[in-house]
Amino acid sequence: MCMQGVLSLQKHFQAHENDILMMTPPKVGTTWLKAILFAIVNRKHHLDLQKHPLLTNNPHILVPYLDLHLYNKKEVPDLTSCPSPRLFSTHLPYTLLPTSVKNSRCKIVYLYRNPKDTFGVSNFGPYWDHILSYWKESLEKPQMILCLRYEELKEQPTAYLKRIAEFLGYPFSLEEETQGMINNLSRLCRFEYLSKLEVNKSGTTHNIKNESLFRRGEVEDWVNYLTPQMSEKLDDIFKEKFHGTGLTF
Ligand SMILES: Nc1ncnc2c1ncn2[C@@H]1O[C@H](COP(=O)(O)OS(=O)(=O)O)[C@@H](OP(=O)(O)O)[C@H]1O
Repeated sequence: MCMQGVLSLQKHFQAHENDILMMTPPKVGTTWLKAILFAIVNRKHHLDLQKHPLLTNNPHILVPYLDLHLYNKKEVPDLTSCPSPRLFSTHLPYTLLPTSVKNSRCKIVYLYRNPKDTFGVSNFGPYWDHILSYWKESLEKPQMILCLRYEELKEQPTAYLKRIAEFLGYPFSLEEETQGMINNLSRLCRFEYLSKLEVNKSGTTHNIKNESLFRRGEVEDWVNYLTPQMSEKLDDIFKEKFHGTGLTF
């Protein structure tokens, strides 16, 4: 984690009441959630899905990271001209968020995933502390923080799109529902669709190859990488860390 960027963010970022923030540990489906939130919030501006910005822009361009990429520079970014509602993303744990976010009424969507499918070195602290920091806050402030699990989203994308839209204060109307809008947006954001677009197969975003953001997008792909012993050891650690919290994977 770049502490300079984090400190600068904490000092300068002023949350707006209608900001929408999405928080994720790395590799849990950030790219997917960015696509979903952008599609939900901006749907009235992009009714023609053949011309949707997701067809020509990687989701990380449409929903910028707050911390590293904006605040790492010497100058503090000017966010005043960002269209409203502002959509931002960060990998920071709750404890490191700017006070202006914690004190505001802006909505936070948090996504997590079976740790065995994200197994790797993270710059954002231990995985369990990250999840627990948001999980605990979401229990206290359910109207402000919505915690979602990648596996649930994958199983019922349309139902979750509807739920996310309601949580954000952008519910789908009956008319939109009957016209198949939720299904259409859900399909637009699917791994199978986004990963085949030229914009996501080539090029880089923030020095990361776009194609690496779309690896396999499957639940329990860890079985192809971890031995049963490794898996059991991790299960034991997670049982201990999440004991009594109600969190399961
Ligand atoms: N649309 C969509 N639907 C479902 N899953 C998706 C989607 N887009 C990306 N992915 C999968 O998300 C994993 C990458 O995680 P992140 O996007 O959080 O990576 S990053 O932190 O932004 O680098 C990575 O998971 P794995 O393939 O299991 O490694 C991606 O394949």
